[in-house]
Amino acid sequence: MAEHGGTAPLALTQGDPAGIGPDVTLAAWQQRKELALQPFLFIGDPKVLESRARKLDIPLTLKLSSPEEAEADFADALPVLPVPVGIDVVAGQPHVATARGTISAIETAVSLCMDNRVRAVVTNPIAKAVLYEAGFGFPGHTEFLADLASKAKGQSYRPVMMLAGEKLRAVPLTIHIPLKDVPAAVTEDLVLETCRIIHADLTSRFGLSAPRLAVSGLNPHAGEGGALGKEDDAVIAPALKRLRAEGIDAFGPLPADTMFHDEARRRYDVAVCMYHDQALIPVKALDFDGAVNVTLGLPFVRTSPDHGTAFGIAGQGLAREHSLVAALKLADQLTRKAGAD
Ligand SMILES: NC(=O)C1=CN([C@@H]2O[C@H](COP(=O)(O)OP(=O)(O)OC[C@H]3O[C@@H](n4cnc5c(N)ncnc54)[C@H](O)[C@@H]3O)[C@@H](O)[C@H]2O)C=CC1
Ligand SMILES: NCC(=O)COP(=O)(O)O
Repeated sequence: MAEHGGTAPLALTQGDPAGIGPDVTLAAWQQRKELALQPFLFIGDPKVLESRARKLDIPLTLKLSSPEEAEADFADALPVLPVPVGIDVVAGQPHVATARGTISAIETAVSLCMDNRVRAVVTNPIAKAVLYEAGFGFPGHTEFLADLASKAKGQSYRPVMMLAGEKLRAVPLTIHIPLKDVPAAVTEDLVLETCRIIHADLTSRFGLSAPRLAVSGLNPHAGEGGALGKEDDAVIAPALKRLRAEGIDAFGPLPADTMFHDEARRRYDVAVCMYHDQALIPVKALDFDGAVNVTLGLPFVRTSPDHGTAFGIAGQGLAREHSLVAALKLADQLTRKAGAD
């Protein structure tokens, strides 16, 4: 990853235009001076932003822009690199016709980032079901971004999802798969690869010299010696032994129900969990407004708010922008620390 002096803007993708992405984008931009936000370039449909601003009664000066112009434009306007979605969007009413524009915005942001014209990719939420209906072949951003990076660089990247808040960082080992498929997906290799990527990124990008990885079990009480499930002792424990032999401070498997209380969290820097909800429930319960979704293992920085499209409140002035602001700030912070290519 290239070192940036902080002049290139952050790219912010539009996400699902019927969701709260436009609301939180406008709210963040409106407070850019008070929050000392670094310039961002919105990649999406200017008409969507204009109509949402009217609905929310937000005074908006929008400027069609480019990565090179965005920094100068940001003080007085919201810089937009136009990616039309093709229909008149109604807040709260997702439409499959917008899927192409949603995906194009992500592709554009990644391409600009790989060319070092933007510093990082910050994504607004997408509605997975809308994209699946349009034939999108990835579970979410995380896997799509890795595929785009792999194609651009000609080498394979394995992405790792991490939710990061002030009180907790947590990684789901398996991500968007049915719960019934989780036990078979939890393999020794997956534990090894995931923990190695976490260790490398927390060291190189987050500045932790010796990150402590607390790894959960899969079963209640981490299997209770095998009586409540075999995977904890047969799969997870041997992987952790190998990681420790490599010098990675990974310990467990811990019973998941007792690893998130205040005192337990002081013993580690990141919790590695076996499935989506085991990791995301504690993060969102502790800090829904402040936590950020960050993808590890990519050759560029990607962050996102931790929430989804929240169609039920889009365009109503109820969406809080804090998680997007935290995502923009984290992307800025991570791209000011040097990373390895
Ligand atoms: N990074 C991404 O692209 C993500 C996308 N999603 C997608 O979002 C869609 C909706 O998912 P849900 O599970 O309903 O989660 P959600 O986060 O959209 O909404 C959950 C609840 O939190 C509220 N909420 C969410 N963000 C808020 C904010 N900024 N301010 C105030 N209230 C807020 C909503 O109104 C709702 O009551 C799904 O299609 C899912 O795939 C979900 C999570 C992340
Ligand atoms: N539940 C987290 C989520 O859905 C985010 O997924 P992604 O789109 O960032 O891969």
